[in-house]
Amino acid sequence: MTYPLPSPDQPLKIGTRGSPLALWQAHETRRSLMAALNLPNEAFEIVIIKVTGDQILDKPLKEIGGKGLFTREIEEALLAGGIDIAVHSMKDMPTLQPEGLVLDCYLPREDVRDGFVSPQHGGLADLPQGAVVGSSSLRRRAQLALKRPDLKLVEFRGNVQTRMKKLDDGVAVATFLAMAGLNRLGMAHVARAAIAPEEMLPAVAQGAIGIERRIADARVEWMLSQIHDGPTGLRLAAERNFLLRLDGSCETPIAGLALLDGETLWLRGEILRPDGSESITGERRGLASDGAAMGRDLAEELLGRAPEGFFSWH
Ligand SMILES: NCc1[nH]cc(CCC(=O)O)c1CC(=O)O
Repeated sequence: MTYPLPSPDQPLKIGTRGSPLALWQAHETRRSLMAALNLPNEAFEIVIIKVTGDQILDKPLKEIGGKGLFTREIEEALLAGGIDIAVHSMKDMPTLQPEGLVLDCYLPREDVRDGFVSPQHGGLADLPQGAVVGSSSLRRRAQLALKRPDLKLVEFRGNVQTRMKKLDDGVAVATFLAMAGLNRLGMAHVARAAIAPEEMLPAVAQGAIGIERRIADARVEWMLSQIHDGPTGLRLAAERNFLLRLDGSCETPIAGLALLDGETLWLRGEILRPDGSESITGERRGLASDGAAMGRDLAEELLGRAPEGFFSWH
């Protein structure tokens, strides 16, 4: 079966948010498809879609509420045919997609670690007692509170530039940003240190870009199969099934990371009380092809070990 390829007359429409990082990811997807299918730039069109999460910047995400604040409008455009594929940061993606859509194509994963960003301090251990740290990620806030109960946490939202401005203005002395985003934007220098997963386990799917499509679109399915990164797929299957079984999202204090060593997959997971007063961790090792079952199994173990009331987000 051969499919008609996109062309300057009939370009493939790539839907994305308008943030600098989202645009970089959409362009990277275009570059991958151009190389894999030997097509010119003009065979693709990048379509920017406004999403709720980008329009409300003065509230913590958990107050705006609802899942898919960064994805709903994009998925609606995909279902309606206004775009042909949608590019996402997998870390922000709900574990389940709407009826009719599939999200199983991933580009090679970037650095999974969190970066420590501070004008004055070299690392977490250098922060003085009671220092003010900015983060709006429930996971990072809980992990920090567990490690350093003395720190004062303040909400910090917005893109890299607005967060750096807040540090300059003295709203906080340090913050955390995914190394993946900083690397992609050529801003790795703002991170004073990359934090080892042993010290701060990253969010599920951190550093991975996913490309969503309509389930019935066999042509796009074939095109995406030409750029899919298998190892990233195996790792995300384990991590996202862990998150799914915990009924978690990017707005729950859950961390998870799978690493591959040949055929062996090593999955680590962590669930925390939102206030950081307690953390439960566990791990699994097994065949890479069993990642989804390992993710579910690890989630069940941690659920079984969690005391009553641990999951206050439920
Ligand atoms: N929730 C926001 C978000 N979604 C993806 C990234 C970074 C890039 C990635 O992890 O792929 C970020 C910013 C951050 O956490 O610093």
